[in-house]
Amino acid sequence: MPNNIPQPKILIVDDRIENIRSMKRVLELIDAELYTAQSGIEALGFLLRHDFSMILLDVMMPEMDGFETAELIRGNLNSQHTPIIFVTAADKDESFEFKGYDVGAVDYLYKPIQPHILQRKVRFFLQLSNNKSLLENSLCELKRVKDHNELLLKSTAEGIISLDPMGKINFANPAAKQLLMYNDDTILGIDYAHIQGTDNLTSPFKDCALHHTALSKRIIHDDQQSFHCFDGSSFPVEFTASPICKTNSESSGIVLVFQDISERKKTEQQLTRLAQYDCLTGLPNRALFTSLLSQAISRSDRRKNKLALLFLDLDRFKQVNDSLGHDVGDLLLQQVAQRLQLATLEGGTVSRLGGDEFMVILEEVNSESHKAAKLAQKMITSLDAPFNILGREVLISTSIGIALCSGSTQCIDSLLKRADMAMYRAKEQGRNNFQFYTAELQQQASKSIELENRLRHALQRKEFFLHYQPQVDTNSGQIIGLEALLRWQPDGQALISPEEFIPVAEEAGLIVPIGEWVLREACSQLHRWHRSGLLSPTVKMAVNLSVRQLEHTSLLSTLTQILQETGLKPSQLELEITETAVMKDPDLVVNILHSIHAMGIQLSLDDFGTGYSSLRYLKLLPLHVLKIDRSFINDIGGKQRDQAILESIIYLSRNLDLTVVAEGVETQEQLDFLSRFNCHSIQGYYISKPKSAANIEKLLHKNKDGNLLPMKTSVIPDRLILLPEVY
Ligand SMILES: Nc1nc2c(ncn2[C@@H]2O[C@H](COP(=O)(O)O[C@H]3[C@@H](O)[C@H](n4cnc5c(=O)[nH]c(N)nc54)O[C@@H]3COP(=O)(O)O)[C@@H](O)[C@H]2O)c(=O)[nH]1
Repeated sequence: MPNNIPQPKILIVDDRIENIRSMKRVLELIDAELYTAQSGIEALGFLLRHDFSMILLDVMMPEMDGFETAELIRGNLNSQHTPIIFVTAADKDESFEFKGYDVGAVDYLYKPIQPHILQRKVRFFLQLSNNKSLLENSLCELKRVKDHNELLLKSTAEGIISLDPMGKINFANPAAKQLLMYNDDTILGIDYAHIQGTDNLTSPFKDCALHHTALSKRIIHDDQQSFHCFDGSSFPVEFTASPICKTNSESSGIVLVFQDISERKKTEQQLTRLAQYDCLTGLPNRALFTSLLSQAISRSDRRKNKLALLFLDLDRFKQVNDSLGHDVGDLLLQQVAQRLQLATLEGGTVSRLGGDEFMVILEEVNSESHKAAKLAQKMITSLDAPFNILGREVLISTSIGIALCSGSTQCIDSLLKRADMAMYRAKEQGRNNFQFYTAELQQQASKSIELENRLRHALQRKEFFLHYQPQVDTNSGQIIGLEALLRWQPDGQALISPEEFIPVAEEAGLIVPIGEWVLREACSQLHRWHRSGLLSPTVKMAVNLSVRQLEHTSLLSTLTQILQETGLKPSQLELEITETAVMKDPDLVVNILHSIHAMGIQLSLDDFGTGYSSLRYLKLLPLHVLKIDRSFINDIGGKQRDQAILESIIYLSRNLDLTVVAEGVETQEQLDFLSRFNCHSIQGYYISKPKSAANIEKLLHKNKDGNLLPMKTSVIPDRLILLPEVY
C-alpha cells in the first residue's frame, strides 16, 4: 500500500506575535509546514482552506478566546478530530483545564513554554496524526479492494461457488445462482452432490474427487461434467476447483469457478460431424470410413471371419453433372445415398469417399462371398428405378468392385486398391454390374505397372516408330490422307500392341511426350513426301490425339512449334479425337478444339457410333471429318437394321458437310455398299494395312496412277487384301 501522506501542517494561534515567533523557532526543527494566525477568526479562516495535523491554540485572546475558537473548530466537520493543544499561563486551576478538555483539547502547554516540551508534545501528536492517516488510508484501500472484489464477483459471467469441508455451498456469486437457477441465497447450504446430480448418500462428499483434491491441495480442471439446476435441468460445465487454504495450510473448503459450455460442446459436436461426415449425404466421409474399416478389420480378425469391401462408382455420373448441372448432381447423390442406406439396412456400412464414389463395409462374410454378391446385386437393383430430381426423371447405375479381406495382415490400402481394380473390371464389363477382385486382376495390374516402367524409357531408347495407313477416295481411288499409327518394339522383344500400351501411357500421363513425338515424326514425314513429290500437297496426315494431350495446357503451343519446325501447313494436319475424349470434359475440349480449328488444323471425330453418337456434339464441334467405326463396317451384309444406321450416319454427315471416312474396310462388298451410299472415303485392310514409311513409299511407287483401289475381279470376289503384304 503506498504511503502517500502529505507533509503535516501545524497551525499556531496566538494574539501575540512574539509568542508566535518563539514557537515557530522551536518548531522549525520539526518536519512540518507551519501556519500562524493571530486571532480565532483568522484561525477559522485557515481551517476552511487546509487540513491541519494539529493546532496550538492560545487560550487568552481578545474578541474570541481559545475555548470559543476550539468549539467552533470542533463544530467543523473537517477539523472535528484535529488535535488541539491549548497554550496558557501556568497558574490556571483545574476547572479551567477541564473546560479546555471539554471543548476538545488533547493537551496543555504552559507558558513560559519549554522548547523541549513543546517539541516533544508536537512530535507525539504529529506521530499520532500520522498513524491515524495511515490507518485511514489502509481502511480506504481495504474498502476499495473489498468493493472491487464484490464488483468482480457480481459482474463476472462465470459462476463462483465455495464449498465448506462437508461439501455444502457456503457462497455463490450472482452468476452461479443464475446459472444454477437458485433465487437469492436459497443455494446456500445445498450439497454439492445436488449440483453434480448425484445422491449425497450413495456418493458422499468425502468420496468425491473434489474432496480429495482439496485434501491434496491440488487444483483440478474439468470440462467433462454437467451441473444440475434447481429445476432439474442440466448443462455441460467447465470448472476449476481450488482448495481454500488458510495460513496454517489446513484446507477449509473448495472454491469452484465454472461456466456453461453448452454452446462450445455444440460447436465441438458440429466440428466432429464436419470432420467425419460428408456434408452432402450425411454418410461417413473418407476419414471416418478409414477408421471404421480398420476397426472392422480388427473385429473380423478377432472373430476369424471375412470382411468384404464394396467399392461403388456411379456410371456416367459426370454426364449427369455436365448436362443437368451440379445442383441436380448433388440431389442425385443424396438420393443415391439414401437408397444405398436402405439397401444395407440388414448389414453393411455405407460411406462416401467423394464425388460419385461410395464404399460399403460388409462384415461376417462367408467363405463363398455369397453375402457380398447378394448385397452388391441388391444395391444395383436399388438404383434401377428412375430418380425424380426437381421434377426430372434421372437414370443412373453403378459398377461395383468387391474385395474380400481375411485378416489384419492385409492393409487398408491394398484392400482399397483391390476393390478399385475390381470396380474398373466391372466398368469394362459394360457397367451396371459387380465384379470380385481376382488374382488375374492383380496380374493385370502388375503387368501394367511393369509396362509403365518400360514405357518411361521407350522414347529415350528410341523404341517407338510409326506406321501409316492410307485413306482413299471411294470414287477415284486416290490417296487423300494417311493415318499415323504408333508402334512400340522394346529392344530385343516383340511388338507391343498400341491397344495394350496406349491406355497405360494415358493413365501414367506419358502419352503427352509420346504423342508430341508422334506429331513431330508424322508431320515431318508427310512434309518430306510432299517435298519429294511422292504425295500431292492435298494429302493430309491424320494423327490420333488422346484426351490427356487435349487437357494439357501446352498443346496449342506444341502444335504451332511442330508445324513451324516441320514446315507442314496446318490444313495438311488432321487431328483425330474420339467422342469419349470429348465427353470426359466437354466444355474444356470444345474450347480447345475451337482454338485448334482457328489455327487451320483439320479435326476428325474417330470411332463414331461406338460411344454416345451425340448429334449435339456433331453440331458443337468444329469438325471436318467423321470416321465411322469399324464395327459398323463389319456389319455390312449382316442385319438390315445395322446397315440402316450406317446409311443414316453417312447421310447425316453429308448434310452436316462433313467428310466421311469408313474405317476397317476389309472387303469389296463393304466398299460397294459404301460407294453406293456416297461415302467419301475409306480406310482399311482392303486398301492396305498400316505400313512403315518405306513400305508406303513402295506402295505408292507400285501404283503409279495413284489409284489404290484394288481391281475388281470376278474370279476372287471377296479378297481381303489384293495388294502385296509389305511390312
Ligand atoms: N493416342 C494415340 N492413339 C493411337 C496412336 N496410334 C494408335 N493409336 C490407337 O491405338 C489403337 C490401336 O491402334 P492399331 O493397333 O494401330 O490399330 C489401328 C489399325 O491398325 C486398325 N485397322 C485399320 N484398318 C483395319 C481393318 O481393316 N481391320 C482391322 N481389324 N483393323 C484395322 O484400326 C486402328 C486404327 O483405329 P483408329 O485410330 O480408330 O482409326 C487405336 O485406337 C488407335 O487409335 C497414337 O499415336 N496416339
